[in-house]
Formats: sequence, structure tokens, C-alpha cells
Amino acid sequence: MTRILVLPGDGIGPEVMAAALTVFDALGLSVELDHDLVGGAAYDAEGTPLPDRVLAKAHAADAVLFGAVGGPKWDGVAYDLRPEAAIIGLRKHLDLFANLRPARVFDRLADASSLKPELVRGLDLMIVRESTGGVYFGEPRGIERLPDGTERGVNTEVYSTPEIERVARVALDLARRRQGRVTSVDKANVMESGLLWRRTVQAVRDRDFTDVALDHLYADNCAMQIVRAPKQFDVVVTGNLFGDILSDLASMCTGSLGLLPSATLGPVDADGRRPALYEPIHGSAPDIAGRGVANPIAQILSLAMLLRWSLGLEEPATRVERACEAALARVRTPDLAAPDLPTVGTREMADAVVRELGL
Ligand SMILES: NC(=O)C1=CN([C@@H]2O[C@H](COP(=O)(O)OP(=O)(O)OC[C@H]3O[C@@H](n4cnc5c(N)ncnc54)[C@H](O)[C@@H]3O)[C@@H](O)[C@H]2O)C=CC1
Ligand SMILES: CC(C)CC(=O)C(=O)O
Ligand SMILES: [Mg+2]
Repeated sequence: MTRILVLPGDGIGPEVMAAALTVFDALGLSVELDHDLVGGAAYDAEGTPLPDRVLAKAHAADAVLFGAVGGPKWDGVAYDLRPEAAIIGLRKHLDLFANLRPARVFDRLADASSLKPELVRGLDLMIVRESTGGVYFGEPRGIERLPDGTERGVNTEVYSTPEIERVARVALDLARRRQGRVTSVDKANVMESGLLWRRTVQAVRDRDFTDVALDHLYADNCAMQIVRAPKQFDVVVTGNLFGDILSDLASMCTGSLGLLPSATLGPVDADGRRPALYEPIHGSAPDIAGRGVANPIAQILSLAMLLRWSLGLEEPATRVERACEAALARVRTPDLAAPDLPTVGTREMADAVVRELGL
């Protein structure tokens, strides 16, 4: 039987996960769920944010549904034991190199964006973020004490040709099934890793994807362009750090960070299996955790991506997405509060989605 590993994590993670599972239950699919600890919850219980047991289950599962990890409680913990090491570790161990972060504006939510409705209405932007390399993983790293008693913090941005090629292929291939345009984002003007990024993406396009239009932007300009005219973009492909930042930025085109799901995909193996993890792009939101007010839509849409990408269940995936849009036309969590609509909590939002599933 198909098996999904469910890892709620910390802060609002368990709250939005419970909401997504309410929707999952309502679909009545014959899929087995296995729940386990990750992040700060696992660190507190077992002294490690990513127990070997959980990693083994993640390898064996058909897909992982992940909530969020982290929080101020663990600020003093060493990086390799911090809650965030769980998501970084899962990406690395499962070789989940392509993090797909779609920012779509639901018609009824165009007014909820921080930008003018006409700038965002109809927006369908796909950010493809490389997620197993770059400065989050590069060596050397650390904080060292210098002879004069001051300290120096070091992180290293590293990308190799194969790492860039494989994520470029994912982005170019996706564009083929969309509007046929990719924008590659780097800082080639000041960073050698960026120059290699730019040359390599261009070479992949020129060799195998001549039907796809490719252009290049510096990351600072791209951030400005996303706010100025987001609809100019189709697929954006970029490294780990820029993709992390630009996707949070893009979320506000849609109205809230609480709306953006993601899929993180690994390489397809000889048996046609592809490791994959699905999670909202937001974090554990400690400032609102425990109050039952978090927006669960990003987590629910992550479930929809899982159904489509890992289980091939296109129809239920589309049904969940449509139900989210319909529910948002009726009720809102506080992050998207509208004067003419009732403001509800996480659980009520999930119930509203279930009501719209049309089962
Ligand atoms: N993949 C993961 O597990 C991630 C973990 N983190 C971790 O999460 C913790 C908090 O990080 P922050 O910088 O505060 O980022 P965050 O994404 O958790 O929150 C940023 C802001 O957005 C709001 N927000 C986020 N999700 C929301 C939702 N579903 N509904 C309504 N409002 C929402 C929060 O209340 C907060 O004001 C840190 O420990 C960080 O390392 C951050 C990003 C991703
Ligand atoms: C722990 C961080 C790298 C997570 C994050 O901000 C993200 O993946 O968006
Ligand atoms: Mg982030």
C-alpha cells in the first residue's frame, strides 16, 4: 500500500498538519499514513532533530508530508542539532535538489495581495530553487576566533556543473509544460559561483531546450521586478539562498506566506521512483503558534501537490485546490482578514475546505 510519512514538526507545524490531515481523511483514499517526530520535537524527545529511524522511514516512504521546524526555544543549540537541521538533512540525505515553489494568485484573492490587484490578478509564477547545495551546505563554514580576540563567521557558496545542470533541466522541462519561459537568477556580476550558474543554465538550454526562452537576471533586480511586475515571469530558477528569499517575497503577491506550498523532488531512480517531500514554504511561526490561527492553506496545497506529483492522483489534487479557493471566498484566517468575510481559525478553515470538496 502507498505510504506517506507525516512529520508535523514544531510551532504551527502540528496545527496546519492537523488541518491538512482533516482534508486528507475526507478524501477517503487508501493511503497509509505514518506519523513521527522531527525538528525541535525530536530533539527534545531524543536529543536529535532527525532520528535515524525517521530518516529510514523517509527513504522507504512514497512521499513525505512535512510541516515546519524551529523556534526560539532552540536558538542556543549547535547548528547540527538545531530543529532546522532536520529539513536541511532530509533534503540532503534524500538528494531532494529541486524545490518547486508555485506562487499562484486565486482570482478571488487578488485584492488580498500587498500589491495592486491588477499587478497580480492571474499570476502563476513557479520558483525552482536548488535545495541541496549553495551557501547552506558549502564548506568551509563556522565561526572562528582571530588572534586579536575578534571573531569571523564564514559560509561558502559552492555550485558544481552537475548540480546546476540537473536543476536547470527541471526548470526548463517545467517551462515546456507552462508558458515556455525561464528566468535564471544569480549574482554573476560579483560571484564566480554565479557566473558558472549562468553559463551552465545557458548551455543546458542551448543544448537540449532550444524551444524554451531563457533570460538571466541578477538577484537584486529580480527581487525588484517581482514587486514591480510579477506577471512577467513564468519559471524562475535559482540557487538555494536566493530561492529561499525570493519565494517568501513572491508569497506576498498572493496575499500571505500562509498560502504557498512546495514540492522538493529528487532524481528519478532506475525503478522510476522519485523521492519527494512536500511542505509549506513558511516556517514554524512562533509568534502565532499555539493560538489556532495559522493559515493551513499552504499545508493543504502541499498535500495537493503530493497527491499530484508523487501519487499521480490528479483529480483529487485539483479538487483540493479548487476547494481551497472556494473556501477562501467564504472565510479567512487572520493573515488574510477581509472586512466582508468571517475571520476563522485554522481548524475552521480546514472544515471550510472539506465542505467545498463536494464529496
Ligand atoms: N521549512 C521549515 O521548517 C522552515 C523553518 N523556519 C524556521 O521557523 C522559525 C520561524 O521563522 P520566521 O523567520 O519567523 O519565519 P516564519 O515563516 O515562521 O514566519 C514569518 C511570519 O509569517 C507568519 N506566518 C508564517 N506562516 C504563517 C501561516 N501559515 N499563517 C499565518 N501567518 C504565517 C508568521 O506568523 C511570521 O509573522 C525559525 O526557527 C526558522 O528557522 C523558517 C522557514 C522554513
Ligand atoms: C531552515 C531553512 C533553510 C528553511 C527555509 O527557510 C526554507 O526552506 O524556506
Ligand atoms: Mg524560507
